Amino acid sequence: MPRRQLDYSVYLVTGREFLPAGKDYYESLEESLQGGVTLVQVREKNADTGEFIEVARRTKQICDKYNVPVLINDRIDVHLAVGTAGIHIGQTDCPLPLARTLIGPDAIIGLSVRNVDECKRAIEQSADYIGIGSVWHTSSKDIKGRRCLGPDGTGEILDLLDGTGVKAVAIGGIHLPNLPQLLHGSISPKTSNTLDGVAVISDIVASQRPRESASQLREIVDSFKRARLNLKGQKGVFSIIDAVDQAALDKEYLVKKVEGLMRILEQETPLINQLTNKVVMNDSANVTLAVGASPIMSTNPRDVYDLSPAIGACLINFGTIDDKEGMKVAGRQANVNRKPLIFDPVAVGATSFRRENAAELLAHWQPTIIKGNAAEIGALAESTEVASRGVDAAGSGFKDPAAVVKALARKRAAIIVLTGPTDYISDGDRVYKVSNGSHFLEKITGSGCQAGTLIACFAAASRISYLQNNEPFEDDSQLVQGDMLVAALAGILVYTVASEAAAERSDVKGPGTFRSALIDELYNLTPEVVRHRAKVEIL
Ligand SMILES: Cc1ncc(COP(=O)(O)OP(=O)(O)O)c(N)n1
Ligand SMILES: Cc1ncsc1CCOP(=O)(O)O
Repeated sequence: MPRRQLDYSVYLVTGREFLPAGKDYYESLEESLQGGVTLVQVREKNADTGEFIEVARRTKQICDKYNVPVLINDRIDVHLAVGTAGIHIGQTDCPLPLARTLIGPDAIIGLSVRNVDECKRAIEQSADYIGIGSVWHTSSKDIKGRRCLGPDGTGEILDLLDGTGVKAVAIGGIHLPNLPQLLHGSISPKTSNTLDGVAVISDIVASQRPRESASQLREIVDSFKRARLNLKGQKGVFSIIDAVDQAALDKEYLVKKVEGLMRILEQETPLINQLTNKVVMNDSANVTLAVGASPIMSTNPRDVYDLSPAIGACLINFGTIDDKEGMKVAGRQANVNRKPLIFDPVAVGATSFRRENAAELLAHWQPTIIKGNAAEIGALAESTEVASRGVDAAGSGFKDPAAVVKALARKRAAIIVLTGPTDYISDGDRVYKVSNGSHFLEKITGSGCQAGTLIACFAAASRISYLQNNEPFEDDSQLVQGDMLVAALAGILVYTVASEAAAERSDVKGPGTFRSALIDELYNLTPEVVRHRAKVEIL
């Protein structure tokens, strides 16, 4: 007989030592069950056996009222004494095969997994589920200096589980603000496998209002699962595929969408916060204004936190990496407020300092769109095909750029934009190739940075467009609402088409005059000119 199926959505791991002063454990437990906890693990690190059995017995009594199963942390004897649904064991606890013979075929066994090798062993040993962690730093457990997995490390492990029947929860440092980032950012790169739930201690146990804490977590997990279910059978997962899916494969349709976004920018003037480098700041602000959006260049952590609800999109360009704390807060808040987050990892492959900073930021928040030249995209994709030289890409690019952007989009669960003489944009399913542009773009500083800025402007417009036509978060499949693939295309197309128009002007004599003419052409650009000039191919 197959073992009982559990609902892992919001998995409470108990810890009486984390309760707020004066809060009773059983009262807190009952409130969290009322809030929507779906599974409970009794974890007693300091109790004697008799006390552990008593806590587990009373915990089970309360959970039974809500039809919520109970598992026991580490202790097979306590599980057997109380008759719970099963156990959770760690890598240094009783070996899983022995635990199985001791507790019989019907009980659930969960195993902690910290890396790919441990996951492979868990599958071989037929664990019912694995607890993947620690995702982030936590003060609830000493993780002995081990590297936190982050959402992408979690996703790599999830890839191995596809088709095995082994369920997975993530654990460690999970709280309401980082939950959307975790769920979306851990979608596995190869198989699009997802977490079955999240296990938390402090977010619920240390809360004064565990009912609310549990219900907020549950709401986010449920809506994520609902949306993933709706998406099953559809192809692309990172952009909106609506009734006109086939039309999205048509250049006419795409150009019409871009035109619509241009109008929205003019009408709505979204505020675009740009944490960008000192070299390009002024030009970036000017191109933002030229297309109808409004720039703000705030970097202070407190300021970006307060601004986040009001902005249309956030750009993080780490050309000079001066404001890492601000970048962390701005990106995290963009995720919390579900605003488009555009990441421009300038020269990421050039030094270990940059690689480490990019990894740190990417573990902290989930970008919506990542834009880079061949060297930058190559570094993120861990490809050796294109070398990096300062901020420029050395060499002509990849043999198969479409395959590179597609694979990286899947790995990062983000839209990828590869810039160069020809631009490639992918959501992991479709790839758009844009062949517009001017040789002058290589002769002015920060052209790539300005392209990133315009992508951020159009991402804001795309979100506005979505919200004008839909209920907020009607489709919860994405961290950010709106078609971000089209937004990225719009940013690239508008910038490169304007550059062509600027280069053709008789008053443009070189890079200096081109730079001013480019801003004028962006300002005067009409949807008709974009339509006329657009060289977009759908690969
Ligand atoms: C769901 C879940 N995942 C991981 C753990 C950690 O278990 P372990 O590695 O055995 O560490 P301790 O909890 O015993 O400190 C867990 N408890 N639950
Ligand atoms: C038990 C455990 N195992 C890995 S991290 C962790 C603690 C999780 O606690 P919190 O949810 O408070 O970070």
